[in-house]
Amino acid sequence: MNREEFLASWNEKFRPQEDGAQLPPHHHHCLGCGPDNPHGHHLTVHRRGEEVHATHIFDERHVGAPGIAHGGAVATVLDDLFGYLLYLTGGPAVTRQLEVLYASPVILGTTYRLAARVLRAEGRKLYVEADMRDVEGSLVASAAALFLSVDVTHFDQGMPR
Ligand SMILES: CCCCCCCC(=O)SCCNC(=O)CCNC(=O)[C@H](O)C(C)(C)COP(=O)(O)OP(=O)(O)OC[C@H]1O[C@@H](n2cnc3c(N)ncnc32)[C@H](O)[C@@H]1OP(=O)(O)O
Repeated sequence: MNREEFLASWNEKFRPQEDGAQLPPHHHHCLGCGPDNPHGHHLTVHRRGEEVHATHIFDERHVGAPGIAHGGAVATVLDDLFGYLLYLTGGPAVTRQLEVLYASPVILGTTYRLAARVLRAEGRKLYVEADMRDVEGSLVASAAALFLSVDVTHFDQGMPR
């Protein structure tokens, strides 16, 4: 994706999103949510009140120990989910710090439910938390992160020159 395409999608991404709405992917090749990334998680995320929710099944592409999701893959999904809170807060930000607690193994081929919320905002700083639970409601992982808001020129650093 070039700079013009990325910026063109910006206003659409950060427009107000109704409760219950399916939120747009960060971009089409995003590792967490891009529908066109063959290695990606293809996360589908909805606004639920002041939270964002997703359901996810890890597969063989995400394997760590046999039959169990790689911890980095779990962190990817949690980090990407945090990126959806930005549609509720209204502007771009990036992960400055991410902490993940792995409470129990994440089993491939199993449905998990994820939810994320903003704890507080202080100037450019956005403190967020998320949890991932099995269908019975038991916690399998949780995360806390600090996002820092950036302006759109931040993303110029990755654009082709
Ligand atoms: C479009 C959205 C897509 C979302 C996709 C999903 C999420 C992602 O994967 S994002 C990708 C991964 N993250 C990145 O690539 C970010 C890389 N890091 C950076 O670019 C920079 O460090 C960046 C922009 C975050 C911050 O840089 P910079 O603005 O220079 O920060 P800096 O001035 O050091 O700190 C800003 C403030 O935060 C504070 N701060 C920094 N780190 C911490 C911390 N760990 N705890 C508390 N405060 C902190 C600083 O003290 C400072 O506070 P103040 O303004 O009061 O002095």
